[in-house]
Amino acid sequence: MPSPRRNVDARPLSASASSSSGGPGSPAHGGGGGGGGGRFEFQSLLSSRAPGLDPTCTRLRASESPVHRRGSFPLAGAGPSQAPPAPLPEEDRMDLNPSFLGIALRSLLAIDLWLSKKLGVCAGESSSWGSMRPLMKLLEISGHGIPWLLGTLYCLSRSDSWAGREVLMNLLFALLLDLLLVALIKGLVRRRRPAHNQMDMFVTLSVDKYSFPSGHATRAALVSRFILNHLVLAIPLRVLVVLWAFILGLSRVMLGRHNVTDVAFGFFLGYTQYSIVDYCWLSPHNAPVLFLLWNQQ
Ligand SMILES: CC(C)=CCC/C(C)=C/CC/C(C)=C/COP(=O)(O)O
Repeated sequence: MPSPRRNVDARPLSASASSSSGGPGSPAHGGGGGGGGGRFEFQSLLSSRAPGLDPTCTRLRASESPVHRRGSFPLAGAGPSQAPPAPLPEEDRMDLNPSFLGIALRSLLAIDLWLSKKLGVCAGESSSWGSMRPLMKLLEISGHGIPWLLGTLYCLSRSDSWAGREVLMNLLFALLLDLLLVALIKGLVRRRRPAHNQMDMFVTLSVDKYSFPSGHATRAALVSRFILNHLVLAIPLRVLVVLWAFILGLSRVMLGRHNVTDVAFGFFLGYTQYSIVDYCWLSPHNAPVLFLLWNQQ
């Protein structure tokens, strides 16, 4: 038999609880006197914690978790003198019952951190491949925004053909778009750089304290796709361009600057950015002002 106190608690909260002869909320329906009492208490506590919550949904969600199913047994068997255990807050219940996507993401993150730490062999001078660090830093400069911007501006100023100017103008647009998008995403995501990274990078922006996505990786993918599409190059040079992009991305993880996912997403973003640039291709037809302005200089 449920204790009188429990009946008093349950009655105003569940209409079915008022039925004393086998209704859905009655002790008999709950699978025995103690069980029914436990169920009443469970319902009443849930309802009182979240008044706007549909008790049916809450009960279903709670019962999906084996932890909660197990948790309800002591309550069902508890004697009248035992106080029922306090229910977990809603957020904790969610944690105990994570979705498949949640588990997959956490696993991916764990693999990412583990792999990035393993690959960070040039993170410091005393690291296992520490002697390669100067070479990695040279690669870092080859993918930095400043040389690419200054180089493009210089070539633009020296270009004497309309076709060359058009390509360079679009490369400039691509580089600026890349800086903007990377800064925006870094500022939104705010993922810290790996703990083993030494912050000794050549000229950075304030958002570059964050690591997702890798700006070098986006630039590498964007620029290499741009070059492959707009420069006529012999096959060995084309292979070299792709290799440069790949090694630059890898060097970010080896230097300890980034986790693998920062670089992988960076490649994806850079590749996509090229598609945007190609779609919005600037030409004397659709942006005459830009080209005339440049010509006057
Ligand atoms: C026009 C303008 C705002 C130029 C800024 C160029 C600049 C300082 C770019 C920063 C490049 C950089 C250090 C990116 C960080 O790359 P991660 O691969 O470490 O994300």
